Amino acid sequence: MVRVRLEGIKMSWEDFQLDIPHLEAKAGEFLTLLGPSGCGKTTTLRIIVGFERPDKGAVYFGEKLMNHVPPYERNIGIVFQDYALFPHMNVFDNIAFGLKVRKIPRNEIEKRVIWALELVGLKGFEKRYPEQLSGGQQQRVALARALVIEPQVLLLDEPLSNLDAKIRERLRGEIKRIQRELGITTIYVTHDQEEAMAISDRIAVMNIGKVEQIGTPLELYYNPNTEFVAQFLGLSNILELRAVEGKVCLGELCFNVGRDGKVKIFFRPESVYIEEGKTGEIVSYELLPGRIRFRIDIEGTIIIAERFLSEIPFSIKNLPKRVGVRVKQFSIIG
Ligand SMILES: Nc1ncnc2c1ncn2[C@@H]1O[C@H](COP(=O)(O)OP(=O)(O)OP(=O)(O)O)[C@@H](O)[C@H]1O
Repeated sequence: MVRVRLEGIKMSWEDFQLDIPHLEAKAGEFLTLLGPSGCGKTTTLRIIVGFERPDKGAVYFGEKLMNHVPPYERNIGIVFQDYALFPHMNVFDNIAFGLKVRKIPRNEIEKRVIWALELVGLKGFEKRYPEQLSGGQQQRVALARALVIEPQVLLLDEPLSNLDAKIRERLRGEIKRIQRELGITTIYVTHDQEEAMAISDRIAVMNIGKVEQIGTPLELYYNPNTEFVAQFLGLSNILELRAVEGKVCLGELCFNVGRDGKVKIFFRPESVYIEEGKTGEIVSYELLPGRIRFRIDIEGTIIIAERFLSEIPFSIKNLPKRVGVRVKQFSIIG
């Protein structure tokens, strides 16, 4: 297990600057780089691999400076979005490739390939060719190939993007299980917030070449530092209000903020509770599987509330025009 650390990284092209003063994946940690297309996730991975040389800054594995270590000597397992298997080689040879290059003895190769195949649930598939495998199976082979060299770091760049939703969910669970089992330091790139929340120990949210916030999925979800992080991780309510004597109110809906002046109150739709009362007017609602999402107008501001159907004190067929609104968990942005 090794800690991966980036210090003072700067890299720029004509229309893009990557600027990461400090970022680290702790030893054995599953760290995800999450952000929209073009924010610099892949570039960051490429710097860690050594495919890209930053204009400034350093990459460390543990205490070892890696800047001048070539990619093939960094002992990294990589899985890409497009599997990148060798089409003319069967599954065994695809997985064995990295070991052959390293001149590992034949019987040792066989042992390790079988171990890797079992790890990814593909024992018995040794003789198949990539074209005889589903996308999900091909990605399992790619994962086995990355792990068979016993890398000190595992990097995955959008590995599930080409797969359909059901397989994506299953495979992400397996990636997590394998990562835990091996305790390997893992850096995962995705633009899918649900995937990031499900799989990561910590998430670094990136935006336009910078890390906006890093934290556990729950820290980021309920205590975002910026509006961007709030919105990127899911539906958000953000109210800009003026606090007087430590309190801000939107109509009857009040928050104790312990300071005065302008504040940005943030809360998730599921932190909003609906009860009998007159706080706001239901403008519209939407049925989701097992849940209901309301848009409620309070003094001209729309609040989104989401509850399980069993939690609201009235029947859907007989919704009142006005309801009481309470917010159980909120934070202040900025
Ligand atoms: N070799 C290069 N030359 C010039 N610009 C580049 C190069 N590589 C990347 N970029 C630019 O750097 C920016 C970040 O790209 P990067 O691939 O790291 O983003 P990303 O967050 O991984 O996006 P995506 O999710 O779309 O892959 C983009 O604006 C891209 O056009």
